[in-house]
Amino acid sequence: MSGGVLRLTGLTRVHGKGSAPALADFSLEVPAGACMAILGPSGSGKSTVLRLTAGLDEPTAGSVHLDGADLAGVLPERRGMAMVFQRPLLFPHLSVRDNVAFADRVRGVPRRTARRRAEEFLGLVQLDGFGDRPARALSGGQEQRVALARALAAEPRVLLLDEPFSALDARLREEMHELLADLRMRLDPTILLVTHDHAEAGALADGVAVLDRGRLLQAGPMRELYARPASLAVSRLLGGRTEVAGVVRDGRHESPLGSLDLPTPVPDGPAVLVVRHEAVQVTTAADPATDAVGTVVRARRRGMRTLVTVEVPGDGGTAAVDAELEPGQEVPTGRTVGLRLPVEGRWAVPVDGVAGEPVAGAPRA
Ligand SMILES: Nc1ncnc2c1ncn2[C@@H]1O[C@H](COP(=O)(O)OP(=O)(O)OP(=O)(O)O)[C@@H](O)[C@H]1O
Repeated sequence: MSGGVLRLTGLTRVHGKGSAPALADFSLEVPAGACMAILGPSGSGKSTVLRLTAGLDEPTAGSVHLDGADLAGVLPERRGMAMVFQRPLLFPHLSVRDNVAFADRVRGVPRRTARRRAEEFLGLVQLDGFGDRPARALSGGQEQRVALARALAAEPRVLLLDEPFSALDARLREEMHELLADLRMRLDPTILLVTHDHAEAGALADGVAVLDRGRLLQAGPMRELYARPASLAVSRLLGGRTEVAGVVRDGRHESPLGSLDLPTPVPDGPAVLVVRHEAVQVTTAADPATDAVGTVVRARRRGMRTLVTVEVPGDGGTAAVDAELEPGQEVPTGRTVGLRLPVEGRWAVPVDGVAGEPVAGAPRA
């Protein structure tokens, strides 16, 4: 099995006359063997992208190409794709083995061969020995592994994953992430992964396409979108927390935090400084390398780490900066601290007065 090149061009889906499009003019190219995440809030059109790609729904406009071939009018089962949904949709009365063998049986593969192949794919998802069990006797995590094995048994060139791990608890989800990474190394399918969890997208995907209200806001490598979001909406959907209003003049952002240089040039004008909380270092007020001095006003635990909010008074107001402390680092509220804001962790999003809307000429991936 090896992945194909998936090209979506101008995909649009309007459900009813006069209603806002579920998806509008969506274009994306996914290289062979790459995993692209589609990230967005509920109702933003993520599942619509998958359904149109799979042929489960017809686009109002636009096209789907796989390895250069236009798939218009091609039935879902003939597209070389397989889909895994949030709920595994197994046949409860069939054995695990026969659930996985189902696609082969439908294709006319003899029962014995189909069952042997099913066992191979059950092995790949680490369910050796589960073949005889009825599907209804599985845990949620096991069911999702069977659904994955069934999808892989169809030897798809493109694997479509629609929030496949979101119903699982945190530990199982992490196990499934490891399994998927392992499967990618062995089988190399092209993957479109729908998720509303930026951490999941970061853990699994090479690239991400961010959707909001049916429109593509930005697409590109994960790291690039974290470092250079084109709008506040993208920054927020990727978990960005710090936003400091100001203005860019001569390549520097000016705000209550002072005049800060930026990693690459941004057009002059009103712009919001965004700083990833992972990049900020909290030091002492006396630290000579500090970029700003402020007071810790809030601290909350997130797993092993603590996230603090530091208020920095400056010209024209106060800026609030979130920072993730080093493991084991403790800073009580009320303390005056220094902040280092590494230049690679800064970015300025030009705004035209409407929060989240990029202006013409704003950098895009
Ligand atoms: N069959 C349909 N008829 C009418 N509207 C629909 C239909 N299917 C989807 N929509 C609308 O299209 C928009 C996009 O839906 P879609 O399921 O693609 O969103 P999503 O991003 O996958 O959401 P979620 O994360 O909640 O699953 C939504 O506003 C939805 O209500």
